[in-house]
Amino acid sequence: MSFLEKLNNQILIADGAMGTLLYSYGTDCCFEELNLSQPEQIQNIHKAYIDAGADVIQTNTYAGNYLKLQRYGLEDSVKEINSAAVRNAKKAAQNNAYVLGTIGGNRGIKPDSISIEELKRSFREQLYCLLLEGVDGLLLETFYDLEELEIILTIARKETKLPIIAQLSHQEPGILQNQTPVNEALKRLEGLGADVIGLNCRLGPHHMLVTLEQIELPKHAFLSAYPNASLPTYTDGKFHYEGDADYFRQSARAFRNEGVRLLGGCCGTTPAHIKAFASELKNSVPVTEKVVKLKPKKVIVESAVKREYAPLQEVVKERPSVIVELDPPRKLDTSKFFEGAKALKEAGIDSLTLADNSLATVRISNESLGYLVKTELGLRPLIHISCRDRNIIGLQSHLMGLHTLGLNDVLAITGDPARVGDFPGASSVYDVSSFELIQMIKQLNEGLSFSGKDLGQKTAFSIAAAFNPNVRSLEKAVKRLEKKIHMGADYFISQPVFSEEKLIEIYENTKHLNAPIYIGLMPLISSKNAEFLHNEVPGIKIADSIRERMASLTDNPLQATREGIEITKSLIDAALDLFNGIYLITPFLRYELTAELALYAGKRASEVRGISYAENIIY
Ligand SMILES: Cc1cc2nc3c(=O)[nH]c(=O)nc-3n(C[C@H](O)[C@H](O)[C@H](O)COP(=O)(O)OP(=O)(O)OC[C@H]3O[C@@H](n4cnc5c(N)ncnc54)[C@H](O)[C@@H]3O)c2cc1C
Ligand code: MET
Ligand SMILES: [Zn+2]
Repeated sequence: MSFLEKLNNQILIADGAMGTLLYSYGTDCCFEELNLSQPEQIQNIHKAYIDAGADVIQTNTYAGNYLKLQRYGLEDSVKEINSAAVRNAKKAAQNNAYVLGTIGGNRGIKPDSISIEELKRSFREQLYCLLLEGVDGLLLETFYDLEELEIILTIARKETKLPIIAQLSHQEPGILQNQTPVNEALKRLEGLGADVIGLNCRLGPHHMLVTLEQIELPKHAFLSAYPNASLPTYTDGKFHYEGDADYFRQSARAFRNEGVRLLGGCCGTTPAHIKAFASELKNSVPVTEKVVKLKPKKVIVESAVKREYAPLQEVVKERPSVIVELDPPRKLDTSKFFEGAKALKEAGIDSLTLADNSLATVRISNESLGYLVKTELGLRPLIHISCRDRNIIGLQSHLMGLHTLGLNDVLAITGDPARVGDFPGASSVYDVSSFELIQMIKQLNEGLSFSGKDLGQKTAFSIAAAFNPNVRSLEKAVKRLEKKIHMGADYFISQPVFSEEKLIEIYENTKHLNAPIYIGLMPLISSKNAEFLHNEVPGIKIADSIRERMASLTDNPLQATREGIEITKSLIDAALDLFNGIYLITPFLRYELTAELALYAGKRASEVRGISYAENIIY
């Protein structure tokens, strides 16, 4: 009887993990390569599952595509590995078990990191190898990204009439990473011609059953489930799973009641788990009716933390606005920093921006100082967030913390790499770049984590992004701005600009953008300072005429600083003709310079735009 005919009449028991079993034996190499070098070991594992009661086994080919094999330099061995895997499984099955050719998903939490073309190419290659060697069906498993599974299922359905089992993985009961309800996703797979649809990996029986309770019985397909043994634990440098087999035995009937007809195990399961399933359900009759539990409606409420200030993108669209960067100190004494913040508040700035260990140099956390600036001075802090020091978990937890503290104004940046800073051996995390960080914050504003988890409440972040106009191709830089807007950036803050020509060039190239720009301006304090910035700091270029003006005052430091102020004032004049936003960068905690410039900018704004200066002082 064919595999599907069997499933039509009875529940079939599938096998359990191959990878975690090999790992638990201490195998530390490419598991798929063992099909070639250790065929007996692989055959013995298959046999152990058949002896435990499995009617269906899968080839040891979960990661047998070139995208994954290239980690081991085995990208040219796809054919040998997959063919050997089928031979091993068939030899172990001896026609007593169906053999499914397994193909695993590639995309994880960052779906775009592998292009669709690559996915298709790698899938086709593995698919043809498995089909050529002769399998009883295909098992497409562990797909976190629905789009990926839909694409390859469509290809597989065109290429073969063999049974296809299409299985998704999910982190949250009932819902996929991209927020598609699992019920709807499975219907889409059924619509694309999958014969068996279901779930595997990531969750154990408890959470998988919570999802299955929400799944209708498919009309033209059968349901499958391959739960993990448990969540993994990490001890003595190794992962292991603790779920015991008796727990599986107890959950077997619940899987049957939810309409599952193909029941196996994923990570952490062993022949003992499969034996437990088989002892309860082998040859049993599947259910043909079930009552679906309606999913409780998701309630995401607006932010419970109210915004105290209008978002800066709205402020700067309405009127001239000055924000000032005052970096957190490198040492523990904060008195000068707070003196500066106070002076800048008195100068009427709209926000104090606090860098996140800029130039990868350790400073006091900008979150702590930002909170004190807000609560003790009543000044709006703008917190820079770089992707260098925190992984995806750290970034989200940091953002949730900022939300809790009511720090809603953030600048999302990739960040200077660790090697430029004072701990060059430290790792630069970069789990995400500024683009994905912007997307992550936007998603939090919808009440969802980066993986789609419901947070029960929306954050209210206003998202700034960085603009570096000091590059060879301004056109390319503007393309990045367009992409940042597409990801969710509300406005931009630029690197410092040191010439009027550059200001005009920026204006001409960005006037089509639907997001305001704060133009960066930084007073030079000496010729040395100008030369250092020009020659040594990435992204900063200073016009020759300005460097010459500063160089002519090398012997007169006070006059040089005044000259720096005058240069910046004329740049403020030029900038205000074209832009509403001015972003002043304080050099060396010399806040008296940026306070003077902020006052000047406010005065010029009132002269040029007829807006009274008092209106600019909003606190
Ligand atoms: C307003 C502002 C504030 C900043 N604050 C901080 C801070 O607090 N902490 C910190 O560590 N760094 C900070 N930086 C520095 C910033 O992280 C780096 O300068 C970064 O390379 C540019 O901004 P981003 O991080 O958003 O880069 P992205 O736009 O995300 O660029 C990422 C990568 O692409 C490269 N790239 C960017 N534009 C181009 C282009 N046109 N052509 C080719 N390659 C390009 C970059 O060099 C970088 O490697 C700040 C920069 C600005 C403008
Ligand atoms: N079926 C695969 C194995 O047992 C695992 C898929 S989920 C990582 O190795
Ligand atoms: Zn798994």
